[in-house]
Amino acid sequence: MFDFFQDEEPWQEPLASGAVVLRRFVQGDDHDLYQEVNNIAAQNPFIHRITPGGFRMSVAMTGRGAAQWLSGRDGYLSNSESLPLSDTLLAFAKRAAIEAGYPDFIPDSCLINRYAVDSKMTLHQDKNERDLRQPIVSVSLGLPAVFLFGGLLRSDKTSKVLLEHGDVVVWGGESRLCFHGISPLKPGIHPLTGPYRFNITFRKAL
Ligand SMILES: O=C(O)CCC(=O)C(=O)O
Ligand SMILES: [Fe+2]
Repeated sequence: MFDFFQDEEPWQEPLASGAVVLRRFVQGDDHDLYQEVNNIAAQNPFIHRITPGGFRMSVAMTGRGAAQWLSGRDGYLSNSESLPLSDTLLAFAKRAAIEAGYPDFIPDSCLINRYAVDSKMTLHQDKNERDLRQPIVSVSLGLPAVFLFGGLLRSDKTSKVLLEHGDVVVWGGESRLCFHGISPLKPGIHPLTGPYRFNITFRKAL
């Protein structure tokens, strides 16, 4: 099969205290991860959530595991199934967390975002998880996107980080509640994912 990365070795870029970008951490396993996304979506199709303010989100979402249930409480996602994470996903997330300095991370869920052209995610904090000592492990597949990573206040200045296929961002510790978001996706076609960017966030939600 075509190897998108050729001989590019992974490397790390520190982002903030407790936060790091693991560049190209996904290597030949990108097809497997993408297959996992498709498996989850086959069971639990992508939907566009409606925000509390009544707006339809441009990003389409699905997921698996306990966070499914958490999101289900506010009526956005079905909680008809909450299958555990597959061994492939669990092993990947743990390996990324270890690489980033979080050896005790055991996620119980993943949320998957699908970005089409112009889809974006406004600045927000991930704070629905019960144990905020656990990091977020966030995987990018497909088209590139600009990730905004700020501070503990919405008004704090943000860094702009281009996330490309195979990059993983891990944030925890002092950065766990930092505001973050995604700028509108530029058009393109990726060899694996076509006109989309997929993002998988692994979380310990319960
Ligand atoms: O798409 C991304 O890289 C970030 C997604 C995100 O922040 C979230 O799902 O909470
Ligand atoms: Fe987030």
